[in-house]
Amino acid sequence: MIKVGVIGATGYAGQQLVWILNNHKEVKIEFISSYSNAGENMGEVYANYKKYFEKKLISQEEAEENFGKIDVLFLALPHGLSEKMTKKALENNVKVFDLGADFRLDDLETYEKWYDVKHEFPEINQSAVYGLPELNRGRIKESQVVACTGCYPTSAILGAAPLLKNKVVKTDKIIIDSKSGVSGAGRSAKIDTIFTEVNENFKAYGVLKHRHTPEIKQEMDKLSESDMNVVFTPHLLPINRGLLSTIYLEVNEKWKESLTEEKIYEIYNDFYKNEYFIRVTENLPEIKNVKNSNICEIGVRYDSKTGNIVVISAIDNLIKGAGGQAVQSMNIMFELEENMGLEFLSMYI
Ligand SMILES: NC(=O)C1=CN([C@@H]2O[C@H](COP(=O)(O)OP(=O)(O)OC[C@H]3O[C@@H](n4cnc5c(N)ncnc54)[C@H](OP(=O)(O)O)[C@@H]3O)[C@@H](O)[C@H]2O)C=CC1
Ligand SMILES: CC(=O)N[C@@H](CCC(=O)OP(=O)(O)O)C(=O)O
Repeated sequence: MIKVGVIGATGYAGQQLVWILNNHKEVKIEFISSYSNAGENMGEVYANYKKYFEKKLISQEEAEENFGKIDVLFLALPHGLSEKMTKKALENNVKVFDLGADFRLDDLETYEKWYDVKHEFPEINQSAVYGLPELNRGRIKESQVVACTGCYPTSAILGAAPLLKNKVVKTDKIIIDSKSGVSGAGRSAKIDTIFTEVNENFKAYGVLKHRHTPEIKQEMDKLSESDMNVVFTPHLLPINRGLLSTIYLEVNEKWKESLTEEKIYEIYNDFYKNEYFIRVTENLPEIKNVKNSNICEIGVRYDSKTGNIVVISAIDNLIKGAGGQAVQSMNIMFELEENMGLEFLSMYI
């Protein structure tokens, strides 16, 4: 059994992760930890856990005392708070899966600029592996620290990867227009996410300055082997969970003569042919098709007259965008079936 601890278990991402881990047949949860609810049972914080998982939440200090008992530590904390915990975990020979952004950016100057936090452990950052299983499986297997991909970047990068890797599109501008359910903003109270602000509303936010822009660019640059110009605009949807990205690209001169929509589908189907969690679909992806699952659904349309390609990519932000993807990476690292513990029902409505 893999012995795990979860810090930040009471956040939206953390509680989803704990549910998945508790149903994983090769995992034993040694401890769960909370900042403001230490001493309470998980079922007291989230009533859906009552009867099924009544473990007591411990403080971060107690959690640290228990690092010797675990093989794996999951961190689901606000950004900037995972660095020190990761350092301590590594000193105890514990593998770390960070759901936050502390180790996602290769370049620390970029990280410090976009997150306004000084990185204290550059050497850990250097050794951390970007946790997008479909693109980085080999490195995840060998790593000590997995920097799990952010929710918006998961949908954007998976959506565009086949076209970028095969150098089918121009890279001077890619537009990613994404919409997320409100759970993406976490559980802590903020005016922007109260019912009356979100209900019957739809708005863009973080325009041209959202912190996921450099993360998306970093991985797209690697795929396309170029210096990409990424325009990323997130929007807040009046739903609890789910995230859909619409990605606008343009075919390049080399491919313009020969490209058809059928060919694009051939490229996608080939690129993702061995991927359990990617569903390339002729229908346009919808959030209801992926909600409560670890699936990323991708559909494409192409207009040969203008050369415009539109890719739609949908995920559940709390599962493929957070807890599910982290467990997928853990399964890879421990050489388990990649879908172990992740074969949930997808509830269409
Ligand atoms: N929500 C999502 O869709 C996704 C989230 N993530 C990432 O996961 C991480 C957690 O996000 P999310 O669950 O949404 O956020 P929440 O605000 O819902 O949860 C934050 C968690 O961190 C704990 N916490 C808050 N402040 C502190 C502190 N000062 N010291 C220690 N612990 C603290 C909270 O504890 P307590 O509840 O006890 O106060 C809670 O467990 C973030 O890095 C986020 O970017 C990644 C992908 C998707
Ligand atoms: C709707 C909403 O507010 N979403 C969050 C991003 C979700 C998230 O948790 O960020 P990571 O994927 O980097 O961990 C935001 O825009 O900041």
